[in-house]
Amino acid sequence: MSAEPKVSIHPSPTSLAAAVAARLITRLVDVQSDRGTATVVLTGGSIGTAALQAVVESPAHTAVDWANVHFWWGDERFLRAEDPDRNAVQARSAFLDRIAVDPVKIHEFGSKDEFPDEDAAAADYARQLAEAARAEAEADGVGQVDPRLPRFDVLLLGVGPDAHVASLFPELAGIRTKGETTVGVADAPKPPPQRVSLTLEAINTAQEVWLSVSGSDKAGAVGLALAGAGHVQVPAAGARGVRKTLWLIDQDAAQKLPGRLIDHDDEETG
Ligand SMILES: O=C1O[C@H](COP(=O)(O)O)[C@@H](O)[C@H](O)[C@H]1O
Repeated sequence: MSAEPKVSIHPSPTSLAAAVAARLITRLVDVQSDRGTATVVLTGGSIGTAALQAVVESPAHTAVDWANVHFWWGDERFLRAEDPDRNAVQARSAFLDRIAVDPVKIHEFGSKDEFPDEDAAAADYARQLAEAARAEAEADGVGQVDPRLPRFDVLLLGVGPDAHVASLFPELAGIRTKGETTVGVADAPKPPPQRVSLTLEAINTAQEVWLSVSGSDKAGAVGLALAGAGHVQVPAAGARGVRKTLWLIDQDAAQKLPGRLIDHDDEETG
């Protein structure tokens, strides 16, 4: 089961980042009021990182019990642990180092300091995910979509100009991977070439998948994904949440949106 995409258009990258942040705070408060603990999957990239910064800057962020949020990542660049190009390093300085999180609940992908290659780091992340899923099932038996994965309450994604999501690039092996929750990527066209990523199957177990996109260089990718392109050619087209698939985009990224999806009277269309 997966949710049809809905689209929310914002005037600028700054208002987009603020909107993602406000929604994230609201979503986490809602989940925590139901279950106490919430799980979010973070993304790297420009808007993903700006949104995390906007969370910290929002006075409303204190409504979330951050010590009871688990953080995973959709992908990572396979680099040294403290390399500034790592998504986790960027998330730490924009966000995680500035709020009262529980370090035990921050689940970073392994780095070049710990693993010989991207495949080993991917296998380790799959093991960590499966262990968390087992613990979660024993603790409260929440309805998991896949027994190898914890319940992802919200999974954030950026989208590249080539329509890649996480580190799943058009036509490459990663986007075609089936039966695994994680994948090592040796040949990404965007530097660095070595990466680790959740697979599309794993992404699509999330309750809510939010794709945040800014800029006219990405308008083509957004247009193709929402026009129903195939996921091997246009990975972003395949990312869907179980109960919600939300595209949060700015006006520049909305330039090639299929006409049927443009409704300026409604906040969300789809
Ligand atoms: O390399 C990556 O790129 C995408 C998109 O980044 P952006 O800067 O173009 O917004 C990002 O979502 C992904 O996590 C990252 O590893």
